[in-house]
Amino acid sequence: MKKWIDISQPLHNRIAVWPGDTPFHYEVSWSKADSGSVNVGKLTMSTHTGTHADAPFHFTDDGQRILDLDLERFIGPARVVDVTAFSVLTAADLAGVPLEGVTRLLLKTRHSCNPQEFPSRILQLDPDVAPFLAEKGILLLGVDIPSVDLLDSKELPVHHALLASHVQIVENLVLDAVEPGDYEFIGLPLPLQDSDGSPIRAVLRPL
Ligand SMILES: N[C@@H](CC(=O)c1ccccc1NC=O)C(=O)O
Ligand SMILES: [Zn+2]
Ligand SMILES: [Zn+2]
Repeated sequence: MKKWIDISQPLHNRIAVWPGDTPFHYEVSWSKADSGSVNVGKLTMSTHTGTHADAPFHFTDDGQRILDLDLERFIGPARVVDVTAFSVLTAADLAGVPLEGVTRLLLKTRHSCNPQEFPSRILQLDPDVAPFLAEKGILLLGVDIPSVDLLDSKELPVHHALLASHVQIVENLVLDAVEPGDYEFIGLPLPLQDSDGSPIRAVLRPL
């Protein structure tokens, strides 16, 4: 059996966050020395820091929350496709990519990512990708960038198009060391009842 590959950004105090968002902070708030018994940590973070899933509530007030999401989407086969050659990606571009039978698509949009640096430019996805993916039977789209929309977008057309097409969004994957191909994927959100997003521990195992 092949080994699982971690495709998650390590969460630590120097991880990059969305400009202006809550910095990630972990500290031991109660030390073994103080308590005489245990170290206990305290965590402060945004729900969109590191490798994470978006809930529809992130961009629609009446949208589903993290705990409402179907776990089946977050476990199962996935295809990794290299789109590093594109700065704009449309449905027409994806028409040349074999996607028959694919239910989860992970797009490798850059050769390397430094999770401690917020990117200045990212791939521009065309909203027409969403209905195209849904038509192929894709349930989840994962990207190795902080957003499926452009960084300065306020309307978030790609987020909305993916929601309309029932495609789950996963962002900030680490695909640097991952070859294009077919894998088993697991990336479960935490059971955050009311949340608009959740960190996930995303892993792949070659099929
Ligand atoms: N759409 C991005 C996040 C995002 O837009 C964002 C995240 C944290 C703080 C502010 C954000 N957007 C503000 O306009 C995402 O889904 O991760
Ligand atoms: Zn997000
Ligand atoms: Zn998002």
